[in-house]
Amino acid sequence: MSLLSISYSILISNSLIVLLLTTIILYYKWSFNYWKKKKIPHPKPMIPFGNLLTYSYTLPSMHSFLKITYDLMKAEGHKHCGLYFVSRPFYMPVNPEYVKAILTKDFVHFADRGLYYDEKEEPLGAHLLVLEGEQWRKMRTKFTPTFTGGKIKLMFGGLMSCAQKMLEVVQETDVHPIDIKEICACFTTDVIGTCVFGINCKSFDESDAEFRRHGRRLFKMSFSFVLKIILSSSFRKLAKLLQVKIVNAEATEFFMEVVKKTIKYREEHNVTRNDFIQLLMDLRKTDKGLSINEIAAQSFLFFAAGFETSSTTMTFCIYELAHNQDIQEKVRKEIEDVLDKYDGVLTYDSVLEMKYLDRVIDETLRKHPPVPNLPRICTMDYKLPDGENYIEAGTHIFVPVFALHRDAEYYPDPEKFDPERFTEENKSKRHPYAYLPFGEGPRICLGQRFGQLQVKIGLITLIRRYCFTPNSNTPYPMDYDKNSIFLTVKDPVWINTKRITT
Ligand code: HEM
Repeated sequence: MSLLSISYSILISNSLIVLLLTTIILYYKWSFNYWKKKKIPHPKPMIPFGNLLTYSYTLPSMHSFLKITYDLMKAEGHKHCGLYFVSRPFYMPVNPEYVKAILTKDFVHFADRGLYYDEKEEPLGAHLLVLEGEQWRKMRTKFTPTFTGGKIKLMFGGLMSCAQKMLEVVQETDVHPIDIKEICACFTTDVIGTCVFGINCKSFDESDAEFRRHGRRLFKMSFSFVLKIILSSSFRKLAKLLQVKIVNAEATEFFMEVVKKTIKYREEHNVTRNDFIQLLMDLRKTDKGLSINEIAAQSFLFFAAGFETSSTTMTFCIYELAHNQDIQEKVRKEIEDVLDKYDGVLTYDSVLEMKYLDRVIDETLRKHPPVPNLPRICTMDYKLPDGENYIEAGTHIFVPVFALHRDAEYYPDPEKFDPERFTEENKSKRHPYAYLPFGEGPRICLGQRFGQLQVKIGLITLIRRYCFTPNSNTPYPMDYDKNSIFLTVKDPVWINTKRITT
């Protein structure tokens, strides 16, 4: 090759690089004009990550990124703001009235979460959490009766036997300290196994029990997994074209098999039990349109949505009680006082009487909401409550739950663990949309009552018998897992336990 042709090729490739870079820069400049044109306040974006690196040189966790933005926007007097994730515009309400409009008042514009799913490629992925429009509404109507107080009460026995197993394990090992995160994870896995699938998961007996293993795998968050969720939800058509899968293939096969085998066995042997699968099977008798895939997908969601959230709530609660001995003593005294009236036996009704415990759990969920942001997508152009600005159909939204829960205007001294924030009097003084651990509006958590009951039973069982204190290896404040979409802890949570002998 002659010198001339080499220089010629270098010139062409350099020109192409310059052209490509110019196109990228122009594309970003055009994209970054979006919120400015809409006259919606926003932090200054930067190429190539938009706002993601506005406050630090490393990619932050989603909840801390939204909290910093929320605090800045609120300090500047804004009620809402726009954001850029890479080049994609996102909207975030700051004022609770705007949050209320999105979640409840103007729900018709925001009925969907905008999360990616592909029913054909991944039947287990088409569950209530991601379903949209009419398909979601029909499914929600079908499944709502499954979660009534009466139906949940029937599962009390199953919950109690899991709690008893947990207590035996803590008593047997009697190791000091214990990893409370692992104990709570095994307990909630057993609960979901028993109450959803009617199966004894043996999470405590076998270190590699299948349900526990799949639970670990499903929630083992990595940066690439979170990025996959964000990108596939932002570019849904492309994700469908590329047949992106969210649920781990082995977990899909496992849950499908469990559901199919359970249904087949019960139908063939005429077995009925007090669990969710039974309720879904009963539903199938009246609703012939309900397919096995649909049942499997919802059961899978009950596992996915119920396991990590309830397990981390219990973990955070024990962790806070270990650091707040006066509160721990007070809640233990209430448990004993109430149970004295029931001859020391824990019953469904006795649980409902424990009002201070309710406040302790409410405060745990305030300080450490397991779901720190609520995603929504605008499905029809929407005029904002200020009457001036619009959000366009297709805009992704994040309701910043964690930031609202740590806002000193609603919760003075927000880092302090203080259950008194949840007395009826104090609650009535606060905007109701400043507290959203279970979300709000028609898409509020369907399993709230069941989740609260299992957390309460687990906590009562442990607090009655054990006194908890912090271990020197327990960090305070808590280090959250940066890679998780849930608010959760990455490492074991070591807590010292002392058996109560009375
Ligand atoms: C302490 C425990 C729990 C917490 C903190 C929690 C929190 C949440 C949150 C924040 C949402 C989204 C709500 C929204 O977008 O407005 C949600 C949705 C959901 N949760 Fe829970 N959850 C818990 C336990 C459970 C359990 C045990 C189950 C089932 C057994 C469950 C089933 C669901 C379902 C089915 C949805 C989707 C509802 C829909 O889109 O229609 N959750 N949960």
